Amino acid sequence: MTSESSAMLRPVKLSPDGRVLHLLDQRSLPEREDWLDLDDVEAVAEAIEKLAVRGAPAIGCAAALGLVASSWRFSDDAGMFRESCLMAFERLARTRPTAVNLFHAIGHMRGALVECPAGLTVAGVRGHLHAAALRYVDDELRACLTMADHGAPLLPDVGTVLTHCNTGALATAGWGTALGVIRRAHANGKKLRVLADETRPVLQGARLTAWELRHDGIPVDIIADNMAGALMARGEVQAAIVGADRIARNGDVANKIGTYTVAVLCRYHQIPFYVAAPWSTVDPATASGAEIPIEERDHNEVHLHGGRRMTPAGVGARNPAFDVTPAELVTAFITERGVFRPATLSALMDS
Ligand SMILES: CSC[C@H]1O[C@H](OP(=O)(O)O)[C@H](O)[C@@H]1O
Repeated sequence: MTSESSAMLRPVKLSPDGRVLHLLDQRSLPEREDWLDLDDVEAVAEAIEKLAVRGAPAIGCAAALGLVASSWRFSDDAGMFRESCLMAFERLARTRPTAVNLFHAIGHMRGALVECPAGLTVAGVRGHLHAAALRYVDDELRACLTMADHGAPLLPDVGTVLTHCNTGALATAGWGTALGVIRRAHANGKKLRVLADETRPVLQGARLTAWELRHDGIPVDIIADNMAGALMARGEVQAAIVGADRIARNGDVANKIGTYTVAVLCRYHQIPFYVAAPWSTVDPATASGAEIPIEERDHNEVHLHGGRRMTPAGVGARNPAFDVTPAELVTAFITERGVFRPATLSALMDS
């Protein structure tokens, strides 16, 4: 880790000339900090599919910046250049189905392409796309910093906060969503410990959240995903805060598998359950959680642990990467536009 804390880490970056996308390869963490330098849409798509970059806002940023880096390989003929951009959008849209941020980012870039002033050279169009991608990433970072200000007062002055998966700088343009709220609360002097669900099968909590919090000097204990209920029953959890990959019109939330379990346990134990997400995760076009596509990932993510098969040959596995938490189980949504009860958030989507 460079001298700066992980809070200000930017896991998805574009070279100043726009020709190379730099991705911190999250598959190597916490043992190694390996960076990928990508300049081809297929390589960017595969990095998203293989979770080299992951986290709803981060994959949106990777798609936007990756389009710019890839575009230097496209034709200098204006018509063919635009066609290549559209094909790149289609390829990136096929990477992962659940996080709406990916499609929000692609829509932003498609809009920039359409709004390009007529008569621009390919270099001019590419420059327009470059500026649009940088604006997108900066807006996402600003959203994380602003939602942290809104959310921090909700956390206890002293206590333990449970979180699930990784929602930090690694999952975003920087700072984080749910973990960003925890960061701001800690910086404001709250005496918090974090309980981080390891989050099987990819271990985003054990590998990534722990890595970020250790670098920030925020106390963290890793727990297996099946321990949360017992610790809540002992009164050892004062709040839970998670991220989101898509928030439907009625306030249902798609997030990492296991989030629904945490939400039900919180309701049973009367523990506040917060969802922190930028507005780019809100999806009015999806009516409810039942319509959110849930990614089913490679079953070997369940069979293998550290590259070693843990299960007998010949047995099957299921691997839904996300689940849906009904809006009624959410205490409040924390966004850059403010803190909202589920019903209020839905009404805002109608406005
Ligand atoms: C800041 S939201 C991150 C969100 O994305 C994660 O999923 P994945 O690691 O598979 O991309 C998880 O759902 C997090 O809550």
